[in-house]
Amino acid sequence: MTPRTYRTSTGTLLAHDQGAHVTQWCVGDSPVVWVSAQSEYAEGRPIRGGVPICWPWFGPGRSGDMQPSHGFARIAPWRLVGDESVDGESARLMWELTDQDARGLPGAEHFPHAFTANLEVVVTHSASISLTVRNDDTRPFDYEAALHTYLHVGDVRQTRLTGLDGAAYWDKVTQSAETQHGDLTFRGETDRVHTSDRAVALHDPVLERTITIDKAGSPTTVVWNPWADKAGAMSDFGDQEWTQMVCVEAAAVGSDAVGLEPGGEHTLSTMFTVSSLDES
Ligand SMILES: O=P(O)(O)OC[C@H]1O[C@H](O)[C@H](O)[C@@H](O)[C@@H]1O
Repeated sequence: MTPRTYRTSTGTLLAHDQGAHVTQWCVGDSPVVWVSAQSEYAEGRPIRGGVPICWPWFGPGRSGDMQPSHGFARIAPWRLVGDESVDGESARLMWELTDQDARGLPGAEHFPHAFTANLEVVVTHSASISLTVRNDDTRPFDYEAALHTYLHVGDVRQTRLTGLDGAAYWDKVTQSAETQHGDLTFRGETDRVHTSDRAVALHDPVLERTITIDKAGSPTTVVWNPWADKAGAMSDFGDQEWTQMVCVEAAAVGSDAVGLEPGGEHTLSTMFTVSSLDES
């Protein structure tokens, strides 16, 4: 699979049509998005890193037994639509996926509805990614969604995520309901589904930068790092790579899944801005 490559005055964007998947975004020469050196780039296989689109379910779904993990959108053949607009300072791309495109994909039979999904990426000095889903059916449907962004960090054990203080979360590692107190720091395997629609910021003293993550249409923020053992067990994850990534995902999952009436649409979006380290 060959990526589409766009260079602007502020950086570089790489994206694959499979999954409408941003696989790299660099500001200048510095990668903001992380992708594993071990990732497969094979038809029908998820890419490990970048910004996978999880849809119409997240992980094993609300029933706990859905396959493939994170739904079929991330392995689907999205179509680039409209004009790619690339000028000196910005790049804008839009992909589309309908129920017709998804027909026959593994798991598509579990979502038997007429839909149109669009994924828009706009890169300037910041990067924004928006997933809009429209219900083209005659009956209501609901779905889970996540923009499963893998962010590049110097050392996850030294990074700090602010903006979730007071948020309730489901801890998938300990299988318990918790509340975040203060900043989120990383001390072991982390897999948390926070009920929060607020912006967060990832402070990275090693790379001396802060990545601000704004979002809209997203009542859930998922934070994930597999840590050493889980990463070691994954064939598409280098043994030491877990130290250099963390996923901060704008999502709408579980009881915050999106419900759409016929003709209705919803947009889930996230925006990343990089600045020099903000110690606050
Ligand atoms: O291995 P994948 O299917 O890409 O999932 C990777 C991870 O995605 C999310 O962050 C989930 O919360 C995790 O439970 C899951 O392990």
